[in-house]
Amino acid sequence: MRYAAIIVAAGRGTRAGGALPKQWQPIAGRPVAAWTLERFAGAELRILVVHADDRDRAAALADSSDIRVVVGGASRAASVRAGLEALADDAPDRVLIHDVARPCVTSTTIDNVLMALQDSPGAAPALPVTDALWAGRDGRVTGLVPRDGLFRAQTPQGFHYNAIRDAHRHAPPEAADDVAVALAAGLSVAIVDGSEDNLKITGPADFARAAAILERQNGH
Ligand SMILES: Nc1ccn([C@@H]2O[C@H](COP(=O)(O)OP(=O)(O)OP(=O)(O)O)[C@@H](O)[C@H]2O)c(=O)n1
Ligand SMILES: C[C@](O)(CO)[C@H](O)COP(=O)(O)O
Repeated sequence: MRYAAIIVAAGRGTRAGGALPKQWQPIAGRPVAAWTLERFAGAELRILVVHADDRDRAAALADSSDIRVVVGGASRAASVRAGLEALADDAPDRVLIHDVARPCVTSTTIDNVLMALQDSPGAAPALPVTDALWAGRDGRVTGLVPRDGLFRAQTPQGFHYNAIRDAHRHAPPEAADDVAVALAAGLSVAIVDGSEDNLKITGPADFARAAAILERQNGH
């Protein structure tokens, strides 16, 4: 089954800070984006979606003929759509859409998504919420929120390519993830096991967390 990977990397990493957007900052000796790209080396084609200002940085990482650099958009959804349209002329059967900011994703998670796509038009990894949930305002708890049936979504979010391409063509630009786009188009999405290692580098403290996970995963 042919699958392509779209790695969305056109964000500016505002919450993470630093001299460069987070995806270009080094962890465990390499740029974040290099680690993430490597995790999807099993894909037939990898589309790296970047900000126009980062094309040169991305080209330096595109050291293989199966990596294509595409310019993204002003929202994550717009960047995903740019990646999907880049695949339209030679459509894959399946597509996995992944945040560049999640460099610690494992082959187990990727394989779980691919396997679930044998029986579902969509599949994505998630973790059940295990902490109590509160509502709060001005530093005070204002209520309790039931956690039953709630999950913390991760990526890669995988789909039958034609279905998600069509869904994104009609999606609102503010969709937080691709599962939201899929559900809006009436697609069924299976939940597969996520991993606490599959963190998204969001704030400054996440770089060290991700580096420690990568070093453990690589036996250092
Ligand atoms: N216009 C955008 C915005 C986000 N992303 C990507 O979507 C993923 C998840 O977004 P987030 O973690 O919020 O990254 P940033 O938008 O860069 O972070 P911030 O909100 O702190 O600026 C990231 O891999 C990011 O590069 C993208 O490709 N295009
Ligand atoms: C796509 C995502 O990683 C799933 O948890 C998340 O929605 C990205 O959120 P962000 O605010 O764009 O980082």
